[in-house]
Order: sequence, then structure tokens, then C-alpha cells
Amino acid sequence: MIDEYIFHTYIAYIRIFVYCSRPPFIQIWQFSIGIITSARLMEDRLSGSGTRINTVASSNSGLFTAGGSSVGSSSAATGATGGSSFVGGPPSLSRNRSFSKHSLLEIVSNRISGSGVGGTSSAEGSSGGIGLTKRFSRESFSAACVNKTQQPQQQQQLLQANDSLSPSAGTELLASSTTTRRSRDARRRDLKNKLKLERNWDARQLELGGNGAHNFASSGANGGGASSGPRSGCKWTFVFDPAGRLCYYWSMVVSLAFLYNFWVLIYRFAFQEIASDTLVMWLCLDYFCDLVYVLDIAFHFRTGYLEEGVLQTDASKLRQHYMNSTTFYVDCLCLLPLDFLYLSIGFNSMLRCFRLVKIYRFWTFMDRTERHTNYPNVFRSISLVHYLLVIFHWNACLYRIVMRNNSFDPSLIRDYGIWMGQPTDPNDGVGQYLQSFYLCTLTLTTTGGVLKPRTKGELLFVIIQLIFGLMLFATVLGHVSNIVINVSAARKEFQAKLDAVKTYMRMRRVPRHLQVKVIKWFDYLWFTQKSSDEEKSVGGLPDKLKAEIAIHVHLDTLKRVEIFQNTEAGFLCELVLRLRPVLFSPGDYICRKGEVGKEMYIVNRGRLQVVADNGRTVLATLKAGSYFGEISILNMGTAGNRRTASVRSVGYSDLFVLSKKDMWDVLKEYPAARVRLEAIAVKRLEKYKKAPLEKAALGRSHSTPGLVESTGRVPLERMELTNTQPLHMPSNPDSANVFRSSAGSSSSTGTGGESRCSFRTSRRSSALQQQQPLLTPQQFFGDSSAGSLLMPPAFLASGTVGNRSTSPGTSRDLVALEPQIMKTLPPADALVAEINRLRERLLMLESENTSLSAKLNRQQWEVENRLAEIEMQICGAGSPADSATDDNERNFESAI
Ligand SMILES: Nc1ncnc2c1ncn2[C@@H]1O[C@@H]2COP(=O)(O)O[C@H]2[C@H]1O
Repeated sequence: MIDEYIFHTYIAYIRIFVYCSRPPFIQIWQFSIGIITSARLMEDRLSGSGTRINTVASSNSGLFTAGGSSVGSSSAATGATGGSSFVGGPPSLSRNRSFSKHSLLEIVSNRISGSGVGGTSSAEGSSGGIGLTKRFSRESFSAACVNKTQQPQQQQQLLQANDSLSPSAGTELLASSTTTRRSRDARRRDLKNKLKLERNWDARQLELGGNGAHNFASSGANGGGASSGPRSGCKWTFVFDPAGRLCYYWSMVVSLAFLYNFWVLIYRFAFQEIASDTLVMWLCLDYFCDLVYVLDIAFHFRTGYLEEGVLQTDASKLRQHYMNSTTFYVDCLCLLPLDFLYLSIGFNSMLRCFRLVKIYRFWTFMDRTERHTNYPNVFRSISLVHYLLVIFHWNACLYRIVMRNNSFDPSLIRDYGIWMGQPTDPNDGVGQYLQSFYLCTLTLTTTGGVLKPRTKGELLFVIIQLIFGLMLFATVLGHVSNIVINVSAARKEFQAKLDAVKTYMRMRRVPRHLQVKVIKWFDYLWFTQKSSDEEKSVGGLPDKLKAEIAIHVHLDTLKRVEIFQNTEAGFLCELVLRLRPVLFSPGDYICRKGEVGKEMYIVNRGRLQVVADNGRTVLATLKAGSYFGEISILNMGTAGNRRTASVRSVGYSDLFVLSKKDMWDVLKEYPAARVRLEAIAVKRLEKYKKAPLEKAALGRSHSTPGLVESTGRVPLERMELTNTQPLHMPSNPDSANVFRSSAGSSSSTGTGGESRCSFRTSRRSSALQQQQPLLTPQQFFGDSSAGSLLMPPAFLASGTVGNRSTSPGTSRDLVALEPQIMKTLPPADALVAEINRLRERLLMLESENTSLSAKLNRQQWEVENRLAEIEMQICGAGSPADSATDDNERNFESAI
């Protein structure tokens, strides 16, 4: 019966152990507390924390080295391009920058796909960062197990399954984790067969293997025992991550042990040296703390450290590092076993005074807590109170030591009128301690009440105590005021800003209603907690961290925007880094029709109206997730880069601004997004078919091929056609057409300012206009003779034409011909109709243009992809080419 019980219990334990040994469980546990098991796991962990790592883990199949800087959930596969830490591929293919961008992309992808950064795995088969990392970790973990248990057959199977072609077995493990990669491998094999690169490939592999071995050896030398020399597999090792939580909790335990010594030693020495009744308790506590100190030394032997930014995890290296450091000697000093002297000189707590040297651990712990806590001011307050108590405590103990003979004489107490309670029993250590503490509190808080010193030593002590008390008082006041200031800093800063604006408005006699508007705006800021300067808050962070924060803050808004839905992560990522939040008050015009558009806006919160010229007709209402202002920055409007409508904020509106330059920068890289944006803009523009006569000022855009741009609005009446016909073209009807059209577009050739040409309408010309066919687009754009007619009106008007003309009397001819020209001019309506038609034609050409460019992109992608594949075959470099192909795939998607 008992045997059976023992057997079942044993089985149950084994089950629990096996369950707990399952890789995911171990990983979760380890990651959460900061243990790193095996080089591969550590790498995963570090890639999650954005640290670059160069670790080496060997397996039977060869060397695996991956490195790279990554954020959030970047996978080790992508990490294989990490600059100097990359082993096994041509260094020229390392791309640090793209890698870090890649990691940001992964964050965006994860956010888009719904899983948070650092979250758990995505679905099987996804190539996203986190899922990949998890699978990869698991695989590497299991590989470690396999190595540990020395099962070469299983390894062989694993490697066969991965169909290893690359020199790195680890890479192949990863490669097999996604379907995409498998298919790529297949393609590689095909290519290899086609190109008959078998021999070269093998030779290359051998070469890389040699390289790898070399690197392995060097890393081994670098990294010491765990990776030194070729071995059959990773050892099961554990290393504490110095930035991990376990390290933190351990430092808390050590700090508690230190605090025990810090409070108790002096107390025991001053008041109640170890007595027989408390002997066991004190000794147990003392030696428990010593045990903690000893464990701390052991802990240090296994704590990783950073060398050139790389976390070292090699056991022998860690040991060497610790033993060569001052910390080791300090830790040994802390444990100096002077307690043995108890046996000869009796109990004296001061023999344990070296235990106090451990204060450095306590300070480290406090520093880290202050950095990490979300309530720094609460922590600072508690810490301040603790320091005060410690000072009072030590002072009370020292007071007792110095005045051991006279300080508690009841007659003296009566003489000085200090109430100290009932005179205590000299054997009552606690009572005496409390009296002493009370006296010291009175002195140090400068409340007064000092016992009269009688000896020189007492006199000196009291003087020092009083001076110290004064300084302490000042320091405490300073600290407290600091904490109070910190607590209300945000409010004060806000109040100061408001006051400054109020003073300014009063001095400048700003109208009352405007003042009220400004104050309401401040109210809104305060209530919506937008009072702090966000840019200033994160200003000190490195760009990469800023980018990550921006992604988390803005991405949700971007995802709501129609055009940004289903776009690639890279596009969003680029955009999100360029967004700037702005706030508008009720009734504010964000942009007005006719203004030059320099920014586009995305509505984060609030409601806005697109209004017509009269300011009352609402053309559209924009809500959170809408955007506007894109037409002018894409130069697509009837008036080129001018706003096509006014947009007004109904209430308070939170918007994101995107500058024209930024937008163009991004769109250049993502033509597909541009096509979508332009398609929607065209739809919006349809509402402006009956656009005003600004259309006459259309011209070819310099910044955007295929789009139109204007230099200004020109009313029809002011358009004057300068007579150029006699100079440049024969007077035939076709050229007259060209002339008409060119006049319509001529203003754009002038660089700024309003066009000075204007048409003089003539009724008689209408008949002529009807006889003449309208311009074809070719005539409009392509005719070279027409091109010569696109002469700046200013040039013509200034008389330069006359000067240039070789034929005498040209000026006169000009004047003479003017009536003829006037006769050929069509009426305003006809001109407007023609301009409308031309505009439509222009839009068609633009859409053709975009579709052609999409086609072009696709072809370019195919060529690049093909090139990358061939390159990959030739170089035999797995990872960089992979990432190149990834890039191409992304570009391809964007092209589509
Ligand atoms: N009908 C509409 N619906 C939504 N938005 C519009 C409409 N018409 C114009 N807009 C937006 O209002 C903006 C005014 O400035 P833009 O011309 O730069 O770009 C314009 C469009 O983004």
C-alpha cells in the first residue's frame, strides 16, 4: 500500500516536472523573470529588448550565428543582417538601417494584425515577427534539448526536414518555419539545378563552413567556455539578465539583508548587546543574512554583463569578469568572518560592521526602483522618510554610546525641563532606545532640548549633532519642496503658459471675444489632458524609441483612415513618424479655398465641414478617420496647388498634420498608395466640375509629372491675350487652335504671381470658333510649335519680343495684327467649355500615367526579384537575400 502510494507520488512528481519542463512554460517563466537559458533563447530575448547580440550556439550541422538590432518582436531571421555580428553571409549585404526599419515595420504589422508588440504568437504559417520568434525559440529550445540528450538521429531528422542548403542549421530551422520560406527554398533549388551551380554551391558552402568555424573559434575565444571550441551542442546553462526582473527581485532581497544589518548592528552595540534570551534569534537572523550575502556572490557569478553593448553569457567569462571586478572584493569583504572573535572577546556586533559595505547593492536597488516606478514622487517621499528615520536611529544609538554615563540621569532631565517619560530600567534596551530616539529627534529637527554635555567628547558630539541637524533640516525641506513641485509641475507649467498668454493679450488689447476663445481653448486642453507638450516630453528619446512610441500612439488613428486601410505596414510606419498633432477650436478654418496647400490633415477626433465659397453650403462632413487637404498637396486641383474648398472645425478637433514634403517623400516610395489617394481625390474633384475660371491658369506641374499646377487664380476678365502669332507661327487655323490652348496654359510658365494675360472676348469670334475643331491632347501637349508659343506674358508685355525680332517694325505689326486676333477669339463660354474638356482629358491622362507607372513598378520588381535570386544563388547568402526578396515582395505589393 505504502509502496503504491510512493510510486504514484513519484509518477505525479515526474509528470509535474515534465510539464514544467515544456519549452513554452520554461520560456515564459524565464523571460518573465530574466533568466536566459541557452544562447538561442537569450538571443530571442535580446532581440525583443532591442539589444544587439552576437552569440554562438553550435549544433552538429555547423555554426549558427545571428545578430541584429531589433525592436519588439523582431525575429532572429531578420536579425541575421545585423552588421558586424552577421556571420555566414557577405558583409556587404548587412543593412543595419533597413533592419531597424524592418523591426519597426514588424511592430506596425503586429499592431495592424491586432496583436500587441511583445505579445504572443500569431497564427501558424504567418511570417510576422512574434509568431516567428516564438516558433523559432521553441525550435531552438528543442534543438538545445536534443543536443543535451545527445540524440544525433533526431538531429539528423530535424536537419533533413529543414532541407538545409545554407551553411547555418539555425537559419534553416527558421527557414522551415514558414511556408513562404519553404517555397523560396524550392525556388532556390530549382534555380540551382537550372544554373548548374551544384559544385560552386558546395564549394561555397564548404568555404562558409570554414568561415563559420573560424568565427566560431573566435567567438569562442571571445565568449569563453560555453562556446569555445567545436562542441556537439548547447549546454543547459542559465544566466541572469542584469536588466531582468529576477535580478531586480534578488537585489531587493539583498537590500533587505543589508537593511537588517544597517539597523540592528548599531542598535545592538549601543543598547542591548546580544543577551542569552535573544541569542538564538539574533544569531539566526545574522547568519540568514550572511547566507543571502553568500548567495549574492553566487548570483554574481551567473549574472550577464554588457561588453561593447553585447550581453555576455558565457560562464567562464562571467566568472572572470566578476572576479576581476572590485565588486567581488567588496562582496568578500562584506563576509569577513570576524564573528569568530565572539569566541574570544565575547559578543560585539561591531565585529560584523563589514556587512554594511553592502550598501552599494541597496543604492543600486533604490536607483532602479526610482527609475522603474510609475509613482516616483510617492517612492521619493517614502525613501526620504526612511532616510530620516535611519539618521535619527543612528543618531540615537551614537548618542547613547557617547553619553552612556549621564544622558539618562533623571535629575538632569528634570533640570532641563525635558520630558522623557518615566526613567527607564537600565536593562530595558527598547525603553532606553526610545528615549534616546526622542531626544535626537528634538535636536535634529531643531525643535530644541539638548542635554547638557559634561565631557569634551559629549560637547563635541552635541556640537556636531546641532550642525548636522541644521543641515538635515534644510536638506529635508529642499527634498520635500522638490517633491511637491514635481507633483504639481504639470499644472504649474500649464498655468504659467496661460498666464503668459493672458498677459500678452491684455497688453496687446486683444478683443474680448478672442481672449475668451483662447481661454476656452486652454480649458479644453486641460480637460482633455493635452496640456503637456508631447513633443517636448519625448524630445530626449532616441529616434527609434520615438518612432515606436509614435507608432503606438498614432497607428490606431491611421488604421481608421480609409486610404490607409489594407495598405502595407511600411507605408503606415513611414507616415506615422511624420505626423504632428494639432488642435482647432470651434469655427476655426483649417484651410481656405484658394490658399496654397502645404499640408494635409487626418481627423483624429472631432467633426469638420468642407464648405463652399459662401461659407454656408456644406459639401461634406468629415469625422474621425477622415482626411482632407490632399488635393492641393498632390497638385490635383483645378487650381493646382491651391485649396479647392474651405474646411471648418465644428467643435474642437484633434487633427494630425502631414506636411506636403513628408507626404511626397512617402508617396515616392509607395506608388500604390499614391494611386489610391489620387483616385479618391479625383472623385472628390468631380464635385468641382463647374469650377471657376481659375482653370485658365492651369499648367504643367514641375513637381508632379502628369499633374497640373497653377501659379495663381486669374479671373477671365483680366486675361489678356498677348499677340504672338505673327512672330512664331503662320496664320493658319490649326495654329490658331494651338494658340488658344496655349494661352490657356501659359500662365503656368510664369514663375509666380498672377498671370497678366487676359482674353478680350469678341462676339464676332464665336462663329469662327464654331468652325474650328477643338484641340486634341497631342496638339495640346505635344506640338512643338505650340511649345514655342508658351511664352511668358511678362516677357511679351515687356517688349522683349520686339527687341529680339529681326524684322523691323514688328512692334508695329503686333499692334496692327491685334484686331485680327481679336476677331478669332471665341466667347468666354466657349473657352470655359473647352477648358473643361481639356481638364477632363488631363485627368484621364493622369490616371493613364498612374496605371503605367504601376505597370512599370511591377516590371521593375520582377527584374529586381530575379536579380536578387540569382545574386543569392551566386553568393550563397541566405538571409540578406531573403530580406532583399522580402523587400521586393513588399514593393511588389505596393506596386499592385
Ligand atoms: N466633396 C468632398 N468631400 C470630402 N472632402 C473634400 C471634398 N471636397 C474637398 N474636400 C477636401 O477639402 C480639401 C480642401 O483642400 P484641398 O483642395 O487640398 O483638398 C480638399 C479635399 O481634401
